[in-house]
Amino acid sequence: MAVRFEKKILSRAECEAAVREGQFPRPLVFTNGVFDILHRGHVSYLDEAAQLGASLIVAVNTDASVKRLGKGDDRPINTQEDRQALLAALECVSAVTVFDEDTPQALIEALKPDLIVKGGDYNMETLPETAAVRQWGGDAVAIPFRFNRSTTSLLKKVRQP
Ligand SMILES: Nc1ncnc2c1ncn2[C@@H]1O[C@H](COP(=O)(O)OP(=O)(O)OP(=O)(O)O)[C@@H](O)[C@H]1O
Ligand SMILES: O=P(O)(O)O[C@@H]1O[C@H]([C@H](O)CO)[C@@H](O)[C@H](O)[C@@H]1O
Repeated sequence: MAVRFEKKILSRAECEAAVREGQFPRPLVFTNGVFDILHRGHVSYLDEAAQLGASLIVAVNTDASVKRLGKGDDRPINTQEDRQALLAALECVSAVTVFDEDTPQALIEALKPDLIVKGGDYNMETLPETAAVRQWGGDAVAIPFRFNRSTTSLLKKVRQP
């Protein structure tokens, strides 16, 4: 018996090929992040993001990429494989993949999503990927927080003596 959501986890090459072959109904929504310890803020914004289109692809930073982000020497807590699995298990997520760069720009240019989404902690106008997606007529949206959660605050709570 297979774990059904595992088939949603695609390598970058598999994901790019699947999009090229039209396997994901459009409008295609794309989001990205570290998603180190999944929380209610993450899953809420992901479900809202999915409702903005017909498919939702989530790209997570590789462990090496996270290390360069400066979120903390001990980060990520969860490996890229585990972070991908938690996201793939979400009903609203169509596919999960990874990117190793500092930003998802190259992956976004390869997938050409119709909409890129972040949570409300971002101002999309400041992101280079916003200009990129608009070049092919797409758009960029930040979804306001419904729940004030963060991986960092959860880790702080767990580590309290
Ligand atoms: N409370 C929240 N509500 C909605 N979206 C969120 C929330 N926190 C983060 N996001 C979004 O989730 C995605 C992943 O962000 P990230 O993994 O940095 O979460 P985080 O909890 O802020 O983690 P960290 O504390 O390590 O920075 C991003 O698109 C971010 O905008
Ligand atoms: O989980 P985070 O910190 O929201 O993820 C980062 O998002 C950045 C954002 O998309 C602006 O480009 C991205 O550059 C970075 O690689 C992380 O995914």
